[in-house]
Amino acid sequence: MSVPELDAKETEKLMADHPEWELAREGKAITRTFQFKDFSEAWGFMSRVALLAETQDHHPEWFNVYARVEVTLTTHDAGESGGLSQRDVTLARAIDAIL
Ligand SMILES: C[C@H](O)[C@H](O)[C@H]1CNC2=NC(N)=NC(=O)C2=N1
Repeated sequence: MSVPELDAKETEKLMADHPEWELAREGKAITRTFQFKDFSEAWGFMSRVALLAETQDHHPEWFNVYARVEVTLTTHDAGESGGLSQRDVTLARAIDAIL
C-alpha cells in the first residue's frame, strides 16, 4: 500500500520540531543516536519503542551496541522506493516522548 511522502514543507517542519534527528539517505530517512547509562537502560528503551512500533504498525531500522541505540525511521511503503511519511513523524514524536 503506497503511502504519501512528506513534501519539502512538511519535512522542514519535522526537522524543526525534532532538532535531535538528522536527515539521512538523501532526505528519505531521519536518524538519531541515543546514548544510555548501560545496556539495561538501552534495552528498556528499545522495548518501549518496539511496543510503539507494533501499536503504530510502523517499525524502526535500528542498531544497538551495549548502551548506544541508533534509530533510523523511513517508510518502506512510501513513494517509489521508500521515503519519509507522516508515519515517521508520528513515531519520531512518540520516541522523543519516551525520554
Ligand atoms: C503490512 C504492514 O502494515 C506494513 O508492512 C508496515 C509495517 N511496518 C512498516 N515500517 C516501516 N518503517 N515502513 C513501512 O512501510 C511499514 N509497513
